[in-house]
Amino acid sequence: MSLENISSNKLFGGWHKQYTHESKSLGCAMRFAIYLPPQSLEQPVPVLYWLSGLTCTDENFMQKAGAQRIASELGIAIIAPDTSPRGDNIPDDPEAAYDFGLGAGFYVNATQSPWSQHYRMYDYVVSELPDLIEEHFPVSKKRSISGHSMGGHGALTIALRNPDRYLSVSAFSPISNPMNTPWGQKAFMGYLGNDRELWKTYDASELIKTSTVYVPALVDQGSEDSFLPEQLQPEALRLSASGVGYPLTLRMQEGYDHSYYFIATFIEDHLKFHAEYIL
Ligand SMILES: N[C@@H](CCC(=O)N[C@@H](CSC=O)C(=O)NCC(=O)O)C(=O)O
Repeated sequence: MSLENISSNKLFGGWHKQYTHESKSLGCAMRFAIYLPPQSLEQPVPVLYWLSGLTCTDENFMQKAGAQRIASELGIAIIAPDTSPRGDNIPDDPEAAYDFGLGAGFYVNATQSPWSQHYRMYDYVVSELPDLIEEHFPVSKKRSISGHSMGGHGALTIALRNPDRYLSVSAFSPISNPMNTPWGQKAFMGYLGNDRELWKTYDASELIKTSTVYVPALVDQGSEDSFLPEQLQPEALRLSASGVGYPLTLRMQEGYDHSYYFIATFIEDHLKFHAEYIL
């Protein structure tokens, strides 16, 4: 698989780079960003995959979260993919709404027409992207995964479904119980149809109930997040986790909202949490 480098910037002794490539899973050209810490010049380093939220590209996290300083200290690479397939031939929400279609792939494999041809972000993140990263960059197979909001939902569900592939998982303000909240219901109905058993396979609060192999999990939620009451439902996740004794640390952070200011405040905690498992 070939990659085209489209940007390169040195920071904290390492490198932020953007690449494009043709994705087999998604049937379109995709862009991702990578931060390679200075340690990667000497030896393969572990990787944190970051999944962003609605409306984001590979750039939001890399430009706003301030993760590179601590990733450089710890020696962890970070990969930030886009949040959906992109391009003129990719279908979008008929009303161009921000919560479905372009920028809103929800990290599922769509089963419904016309979405199923390209909207296969689950396969892209779980298999195609790690294969590409591990073929082309000085990284080890030690992987963790994190994300925000829609990407927090993606990180949790992907780790819960693939406990053999990830050593730890964390999330900021995740959509914790998407099948019972409006963003999730719209996305699941559109991408997956009305099969609620299939919905459960992409819902962290459902998946956690039946998990048997545990990936350590950290979740941060801001108490002043405007999406908290209607869209996020962290209590459903907490209840499901406590029901099976799942190792979940869920922290309510007083006064914080849904933005990247919140993520920037606690990203160091998350990187150090992952470092305990991948270093
Ligand atoms: N109405 C807003 C909604 C978009 C938004 O808030 N997106 C969040 C993620 S929300 C859940 O997945 C985000 O990360 N935005 C990008 C950023 O850099 O802050 C809108 O249309 O903006």
